[in-house]
Amino acid sequence: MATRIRPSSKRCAVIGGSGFLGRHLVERLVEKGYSVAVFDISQRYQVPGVTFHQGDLCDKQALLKVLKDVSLVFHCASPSPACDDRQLFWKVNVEGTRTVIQACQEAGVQKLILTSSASVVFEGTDIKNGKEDLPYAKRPIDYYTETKIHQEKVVLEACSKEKDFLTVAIRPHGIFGPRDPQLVPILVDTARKGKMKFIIGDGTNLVDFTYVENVVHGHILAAEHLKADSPLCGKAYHITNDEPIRFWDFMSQVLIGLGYDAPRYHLPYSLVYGIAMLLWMITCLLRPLVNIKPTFTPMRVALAGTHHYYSCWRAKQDMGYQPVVKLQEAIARTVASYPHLRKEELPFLGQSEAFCISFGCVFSEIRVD
Ligand SMILES: NC(=O)C1=CN([C@@H]2O[C@H](COP(=O)(O)OP(=O)(O)OC[C@H]3O[C@@H](n4cnc5c(N)ncnc54)[C@H](O)[C@@H]3O)[C@@H](O)[C@H]2O)C=CC1
Ligand SMILES: CC(C)CCC[C@@H](C)[C@H]1CC[C@H]2C3=C(CC[C@]12C)[C@@]1(C)CCC(=O)C[C@@H]1CC3
Repeated sequence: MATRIRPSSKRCAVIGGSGFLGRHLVERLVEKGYSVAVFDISQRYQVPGVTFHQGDLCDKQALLKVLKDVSLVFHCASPSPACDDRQLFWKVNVEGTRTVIQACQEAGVQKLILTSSASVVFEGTDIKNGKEDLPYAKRPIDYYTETKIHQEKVVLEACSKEKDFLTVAIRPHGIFGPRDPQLVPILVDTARKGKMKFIIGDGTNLVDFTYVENVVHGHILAAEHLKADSPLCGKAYHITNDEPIRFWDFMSQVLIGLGYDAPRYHLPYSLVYGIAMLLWMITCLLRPLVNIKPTFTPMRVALAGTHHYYSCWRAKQDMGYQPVVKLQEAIARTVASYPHLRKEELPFLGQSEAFCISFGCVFSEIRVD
C-alpha cells in the first residue's frame, strides 16, 4: 500500500484569500513563515511567495489541484451579505462548503479552519456576553445568516479523529479595519446621502466590533492549537475585541474621524425595523423586475438597535487568545486608512434644513442598482 507523504504543517491554503479578511490572513501567514496558496474566484493583489489560483469553491477538481500538497486550509470565502441572493448563498456557503470538505478529505488535508460568524445565534433580540453554547438562530433574519448556520454545522460535523481530519469554526463579529469593503464604505455612503442623522433606538446598545488583525490572530491560534487531543476539535469559538462598545458611539467615532457629523436624532427601534421589513418585502416582490437595494435592511436595523456582544472566554482558555490591538487604536488605524472617504468640505447647510432632508431620505429614497 502506498503511504501518503504528509505535507509540511506550514503549507496552507486560504479559500477566499482575495477578500478583506482573507488578504489580512495571507499577509500574516507569510510573515509567520507559512507557504500560502490562495484560492478565490477573483485575484485582486499579488504578494511575493503567495501562489494564486482562480476558481470557484463549488468546483472540486479545481480545489483538488490546489489542496493536494497542503495540510491546513482556511475557508473564509462567502458571497457578500449585501447581495441577499438566497440561491447563491446556498450554492456557495452550504453546497460549496460540502465540496471543500470532500476535496480536503480526498487531498489528505488534516485541518480545516472555517470563518463562521457570531451572527449564527442572532435572531434580532438582545445577546449580552453570549457564549458559544447559545442555540443557533431558529429564525435567522436574513439568507446570509441562514446559510452561515448550515455551513458551520456541516464543517463541525465533519471533524473526525479517525479520518485524521480536524475542523474548528471561528465566529468573529463586526470585522473592521483597513480595506474593509463593507462597514466603513457603507457608513460613509449613507452619511454622504444625508441618512446618518438618526440613532435607531435609545443609542445605549452594546455591540462587538472586532479589528481584523485580532480576527486573523484568532484564526492562526486555532490552526496551531487544533490537534487530535485538543478541546478545539469540532467546536466553535467567538473571537472579539473583548471591548463591547455602544453601536452608535462606534459609528460616531468613525464618522467624526472622517469629518462627518455624528447622528443625534432618535427614532424608535420598532418603527424603523417595521419600515425596513416592509421595504424588504417590497424589494422581494419587485425583484424579478428591478434589483432594489435598501440601505436599512432588517438585519442592519436589528444590528444597530439591539445589544449583541459575545464572550471570548472559551478562546482565551483553549487557545490562549487575547486581542492584539485595542479598540481605540484599531479605530484610529482604520480611520487613517480611508483618506479617500474623508468628507470634502461642502457649503454650509442649516440644522433644520439638514434634519428635514435627512428625515425624508431615510424613508423615501430607494437605490436602484
Ligand atoms: N465582514 C464581517 O464583518 C464578517 C465576516 N464574516 C465572515 O468572514 C469571511 C470573510 O468575510 P470578508 O473578508 O468580510 O468578505 P469578502 O467579501 O471581502 O471576502 C470574501 C471572499 O470570498 C470570495 N468568494 C466568494 N465566493 C466564492 C466562490 N464561490 N469561490 C471562491 N471564492 C469565493 C470572494 O471573491 C472574496 O474574495 C466570510 O466567510 C464572512 O461570512 C464573519 C463575521 C463578520
Ligand atoms: C446604515 C447603518 C445603520 C449601518 C452602517 C454600518 C453597517 C453596514 C455595518 C454595522 C454592523 C456590520 C455587520 C455586518 C455587515 C456590516 C454592518 C451591518 C455583518 C452582517 C457582516 C457579516 C457577518 O457575519 C456579521 C456582521 C455583523 C455586523
